[in-house]
Parts: sequence; C-alpha cells; structure tokens
Amino acid sequence: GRVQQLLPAHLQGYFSSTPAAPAPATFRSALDPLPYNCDDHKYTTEIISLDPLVIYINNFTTKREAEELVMLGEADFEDSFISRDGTKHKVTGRTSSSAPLEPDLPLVTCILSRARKFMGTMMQPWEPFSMPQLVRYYAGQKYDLHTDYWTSHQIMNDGSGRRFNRIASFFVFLKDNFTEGETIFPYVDVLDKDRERGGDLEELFKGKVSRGMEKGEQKGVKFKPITGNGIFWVNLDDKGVGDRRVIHGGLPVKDGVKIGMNIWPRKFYGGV
Ligand SMILES: O=C(O)CCC(=O)C(=O)O
Ligand SMILES: [Fe+2]
Repeated sequence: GRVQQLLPAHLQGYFSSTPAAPAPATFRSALDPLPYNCDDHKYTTEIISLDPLVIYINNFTTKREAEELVMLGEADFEDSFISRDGTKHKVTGRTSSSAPLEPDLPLVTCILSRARKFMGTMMQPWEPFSMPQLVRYYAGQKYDLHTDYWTSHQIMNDGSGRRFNRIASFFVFLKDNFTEGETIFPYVDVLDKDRERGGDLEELFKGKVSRGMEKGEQKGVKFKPITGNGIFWVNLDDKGVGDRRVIHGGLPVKDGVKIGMNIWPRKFYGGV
C-alpha cells in the first residue's frame, strides 16, 4: 500500500492494483514518418440539430488517417449484419459489407481516444466502445432506415450480466469517390428553421448538408459524404430510452465506392 504510493509513477505499474497511467496514444503512419499525436485533433464542429442532438464534424480524421483506416480493415470485409442478443443477423435492408477494426491497432486506439474526448462527460472512463467497424457500399448498395440503438438493452458477453446500449453514434466518411449514397435522417427536422432563414441550408453548410426526402416529400436532412468528415448524434435519453427521431439510413450508392466507419460508445445500465 504505502510503499507502493511512494514509488515513482513509472514503477507503479509493477503493482497490479495500480496500473501505470497509459502513455499518450501516438502512432507512426506508414504514410507519414513523423509520430502523430492523437490528441492534437484538427476537427471543427457545426450543430445540425439541438434536439435531437446531431453534430456535423469537419475533419474528424485527416485524409491520411482515413486512407490508413481503410487499409487496416480492407482484407476483412464480409456481408454486413446486424447484432442483436449477442448474435449476428443478416438483413435484406443492409446490403453493404463490413469489416471490424481491431481496437488495439495504434491508429484505431487513437481515433477512439479522439471520440472519447469528443464525448466529454457523456462517457465514463470505464465505459467501452463497441468494436469499430468499416462499412463499404458498391453501386446499388444501401442501408435502409434503422436506429443504431436497441429497443432493449443488450447483455455484455463477459459474464458480468451488465447491460449496455449505444448511447450515441459517430459515422465517419472515409471514402467519397461515389455519387448519391448520402446518409439521411428523415426526422431530424431542420426544415421549418431553414424556411424561416430563407432556405439557405445548403449554402450554410457549403453543400455538405441538404434537405432530405422521404416518400417524395422533403423531410429531414441528408449528408453528402466527404472523406474525413463525420456525423455525431445521440441515440438515448438520460433514462436510456431510445430517440426514434434519429432513425437514419444510407441511401443507395449510384456509382463508385463508399466507405464509412461506425464508432459506437456503450453506456452501461443498472439492473439485469
Ligand atoms: O451508410 C450510411 O450512410 C449510414 C450507415 C449506418 O447508419 C450504419 O452503419 O449504422
Ligand atoms: Fe446506423
């Protein structure tokens, strides 16, 4: 106990009860000979909607990071599935491929630590991320409207019996050489506000954000994928209840290849 406390910080790690503070996350990119400081992010943010909270993030990753993330997952693409109750389900509304990104890879650790910092007080230090995931769409592929949260909390598969759900989502665009295939949120309604402003939504966001369309009617917002940029939104309220208004989908890609990355912070909920 006491002896341990008197030791210099770099020796504390020898005591299993006091793990040494992790070294700041850095990684060496194959494309960039300089060590990269993960906390030295370059993103800027713009609020799309306050309630539900949806934030547009410019340059969440650099172009190089985006390229490297794709390289890291590329060999592992398989048909996309949906996870529920600890098992994978294939669904017809999601025709893309997905690849897990090993969270221990230095660049992935770096991106997750950036996401954690972005979340601020929303995430407790002991709450984890789900396995980050690349999603790839070829021409004609899409992901129909869905929510990223589950209507009932899921049980951790670590034997602890703890329940969790996806409190928020990041969807980051990593490859944008394609047409159409926007991410659409039909019930994030900025339409009235936009009308009040004189309909300058596209101008305001320089074409990155535009009005969505559902069943032939202008509705909600859609995001034009731009490499490195991302969308962050909140899925669950304070009580852990899902917000249906953040229902969203990936519209069919017309030409080219779209690749994005899902980052899902997990919140734990008491009781079993
Ligand atoms: O592809 C998109 O634009 C959205 C993807 C998505 O919502 C998801 O993978 O959960
Ligand atoms: Fe989603």
